[in-house]
Amino acid sequence: VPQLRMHIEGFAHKAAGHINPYIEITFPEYGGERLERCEAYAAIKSYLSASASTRAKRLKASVKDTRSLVLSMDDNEEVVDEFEGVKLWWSCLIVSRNSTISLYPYSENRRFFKLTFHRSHREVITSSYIKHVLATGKAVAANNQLRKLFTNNPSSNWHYYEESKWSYGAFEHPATFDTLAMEPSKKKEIMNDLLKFQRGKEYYARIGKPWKRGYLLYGPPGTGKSTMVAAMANFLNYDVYDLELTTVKDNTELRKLLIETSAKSIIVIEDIDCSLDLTGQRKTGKQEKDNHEEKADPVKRTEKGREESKVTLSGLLNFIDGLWSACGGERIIVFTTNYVEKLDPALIRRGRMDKLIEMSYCCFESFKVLARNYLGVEVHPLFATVRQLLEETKMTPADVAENLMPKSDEEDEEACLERLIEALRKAKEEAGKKSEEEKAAAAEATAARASVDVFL
Ligand SMILES: Nc1ncnc2c1ncn2[C@@H]1O[C@H](COP(=O)(O)OP(=O)(O)OP(=O)(O)O)[C@@H](O)[C@H]1O
Ligand SMILES: [Mg+2]
Repeated sequence: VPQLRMHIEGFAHKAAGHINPYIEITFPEYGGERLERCEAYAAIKSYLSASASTRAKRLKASVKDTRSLVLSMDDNEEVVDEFEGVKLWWSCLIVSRNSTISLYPYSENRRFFKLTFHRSHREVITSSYIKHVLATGKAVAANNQLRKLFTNNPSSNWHYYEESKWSYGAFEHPATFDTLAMEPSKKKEIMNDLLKFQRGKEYYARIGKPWKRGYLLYGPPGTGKSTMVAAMANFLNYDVYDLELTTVKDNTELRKLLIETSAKSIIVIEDIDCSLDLTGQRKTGKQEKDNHEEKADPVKRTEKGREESKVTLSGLLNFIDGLWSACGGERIIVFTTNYVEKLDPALIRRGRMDKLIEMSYCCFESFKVLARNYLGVEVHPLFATVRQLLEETKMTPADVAENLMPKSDEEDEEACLERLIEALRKAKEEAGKKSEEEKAAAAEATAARASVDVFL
C-alpha cells in the first residue's frame, strides 16, 4: 500500500535525522487547498530541463515545433546541481495511486521534485538558491513555452475534473507570416497591426480601452483563413482557444467558457455563419413551438441535442462585450466566415470587430510565396505564364499549393509548375464555359420574356 510506505519512510527519515546530515525539500506538482498546479513545481521543471538535458541520463522529450526539442527529466531520475560551490541533488519522484479509486483522473499519479543538500548549506539554499532556481525556471519557461491549442468540451463532461471546460494539446501549426501567401502590403499591414496591439499596453490604458482586438477573416474556402489564425498565434506567441459554438448549449455556458480563458490568447470562432443562426433573423413562432415540444420529449431532444445549440446572437454579442470588459490581459478574438454578407451587422460593427480582413484568391505575389515554400524557387521562366493565367482565373491558394506540391521524388519544379499551368488553363476554360452557359441562360430568359411580351 503506497500510503503506508510513505508513512514508514516518514518515520525512517525522522529516526535518521540525527545521523543523516542531509536535508530534503519536496515540491509537489499539485498543492494548496484547491490542489491547483504549483507555480514552483513548474518553474523547477523548466529550470531542470535547461540543466538536466546535459546531465540526466533518462530524458523525456516533447517537440516544441519542427526545429526545437524540449528535454526534461524523466520520472525517478536524479541530477546534480552546483551553486556557489555547493553541491545539491534534484530528483523527480512519482507516487502512483493506482490502488485507490479516484474520481479525478489527474490525481492518479502524484509527482514531486525533491531537493537534497547537506545541512551545513541550509542558509545558502533557502535564502538564495531556491530564488535563483525559480527565477531562472520562469525565464526558461517563457522562452520555450509550448503553446497550447484549447478546444471546448461539451458541458456534459465538465464535472469530471476541474479544468475540463477546455481540453488542450500542444499547438504545433507550422504556419507563419513568412509562409502565408498574401499580398505583401496587406500582410505587412496586419503584422504591424498585431505588433502595435502587443506593445500597446500603456496606450490602451491611457485611452481607457480594454486591451483587446477583434478580427474578422472572410473569404472563400481554401484562401487561408485558418492558416492566418495559426500565423497570428505563432507571430504573437499566444495560445489558441478554438471555440466550437455548436457544442455550447446556451449563453450561460458560453460565459463560463469565456471566464476560463487565459491572457495572451486568441479566441477563434470558425465559420461563424454555419455554427449558429447568427444571421439576425428572429425565430419564427413555429420554431419556438418546436423547441417547447422538444423539451417535453427527451428522446427527440437528445436526438437533435448536438446541433441544437441555444446560443443566441445576443448571447454571443454579450460574450464579446464581456470579453472586452471582464477579462484582464491581452486577448484577441477572431471570427472566420465564408459569407461576410450573411452576418448580422451588430456582430461586425466597429468596436466589436476592429478589423475586417478579406482573404481572397491567389494573386501572383501570393503564388511567389507558395513557389518559394513548396519548390524553393524564386524565379523561373514559367512564372510569366502563371502570372498571366492568375490574372485571368480565380484559384484559391489551397489549390495552387496542392498543384505545386511534388507528387513524387522524380518531379522537379518544372513539372510542378507545368501541372499548375495545366490546372489554371482548365479552370479558366471551365469558368469560361460556365459564364457562356449563364449568358445563354440569361439570353434565353430575356427571349422568353420578350416572347411573353409579344404574346401579350
Ligand atoms: N494564403 C495561404 N498561404 C499559404 N497556404 C495556404 C493559403 N491558403 C490556403 N493555404 C493552404 O491550403 C490549406 C487550406 O487553407 P485554410 O484551411 O487556411 O483555408 P480556409 O480559408 O480556412 O478554408 P475554410 O473556409 O474552408 O475553412 C492550408 O493547409 C494551406 O496549406
Ligand atoms: Mg478554415
